Parts: sequence; structure tokens; C-alpha cells
Amino acid sequence: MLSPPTHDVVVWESVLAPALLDALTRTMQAAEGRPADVCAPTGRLVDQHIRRTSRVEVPQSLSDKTRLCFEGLHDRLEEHFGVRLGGCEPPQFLRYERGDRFVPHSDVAAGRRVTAVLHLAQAGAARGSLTFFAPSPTATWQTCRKKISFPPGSVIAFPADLVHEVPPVRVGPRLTVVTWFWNG
Ligand SMILES: O=C(O)CCC(=O)C(=O)O
Ligand SMILES: [Fe+2]
Repeated sequence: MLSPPTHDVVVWESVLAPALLDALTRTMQAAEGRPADVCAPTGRLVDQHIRRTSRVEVPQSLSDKTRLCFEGLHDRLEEHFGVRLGGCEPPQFLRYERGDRFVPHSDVAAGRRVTAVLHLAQAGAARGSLTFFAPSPTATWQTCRKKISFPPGSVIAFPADLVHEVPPVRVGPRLTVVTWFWNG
């Protein structure tokens, strides 16, 4: 059990088969990208002060296999979080270059209940990481944040309302795939 603020965060290793991990990594390094958008009260927009990363296109077959892999976690996620979940959103394939980031945010929107991030690669590091923030009003500057790291091929999952951050990437690319499971 992890201590707060991350007691709800789970990391499952080796979710992605090595061959698929390899194929996705190579494809995403080379693929065309476009700036990822964020949800704002006025609709979806690109704001690179908030979310600075590229959404890349991967062939349908790779995208389908990745989605199946996420869907295979559905029952485990329900059990772990003790909630009923529906399906998941089409995965977003993300490539962060040096300086890219996603400022502290929660993913709550349109019925999203659980966030699942598949980690593929972090240049210059054996593991990727995310920073989480304590919801507790008694948290201090020393205790309010915690970095969790995870190896390639793993999935990190957490309640969509838990505040998290992708700190500015020092060496790119950082490659991840993210999806959200809806309320069931
Ligand atoms: O790329 C990641 O590790 C997480 C991205 C994220 O938090 C998001 O897209 O909402
Ligand atoms: Fe997020």
C-alpha cells in the first residue's frame, strides 16, 4: 500500500507484450504529431502553457491492439477501485519532447472515472514517472506531492479526480498512451 496522496494509485507491470511495446515505441518515435488539446469551459482548445505534448497517429492495427490491452484491465480496475466502470475512450498516443509537460490537473470530464496511462519509453531513463498531489487540506509543501515511477510496458491507474502532473521533460522523447474508463 502506498502512502497518501498516492494510496489510490496502482502500477501493474508487464501489461504490454514486449513485441507490441517495441512496435509502438518505434512507430511513435517516427510518427507525425499535432499539439494535444485540453478541455476548457468553452470547449476543447490547444493551450501549450497547460498541456504541451504531441498526439501522434499510429496505424489502426496498433491502436486496436493497444485498446484491447486497456480493455483487458477493466475487471481488475473495477475490483481495485471498487467502482462500476463502463468502456474506455479511444487511447491518446502522446509524445513529449524536451520541455513538454502537463501542469497539475485532474482528468474529470464527461463521465471519466479512472485514468490509465501506459508507459512506453523515457529517453535517458529506465523508468517514467508522474507526480501526484494530496487532496488533503492538511498537506504541507513537504507532503503534498509524491513522484511515482514505473517501467516500460506498465500501466499506472488512478481515480480521474486525483491531481497529477507530467513535470517538464528534460530529455525527450517520453512516450505514453492514455485512456479513461467511464462510469459504468
Ligand atoms: O502522459 C502521461 O503520463 C499522463 C498524461 C495525462 O495526465 C493526461 O493526458 O491527462
Ligand atoms: Fe491527466
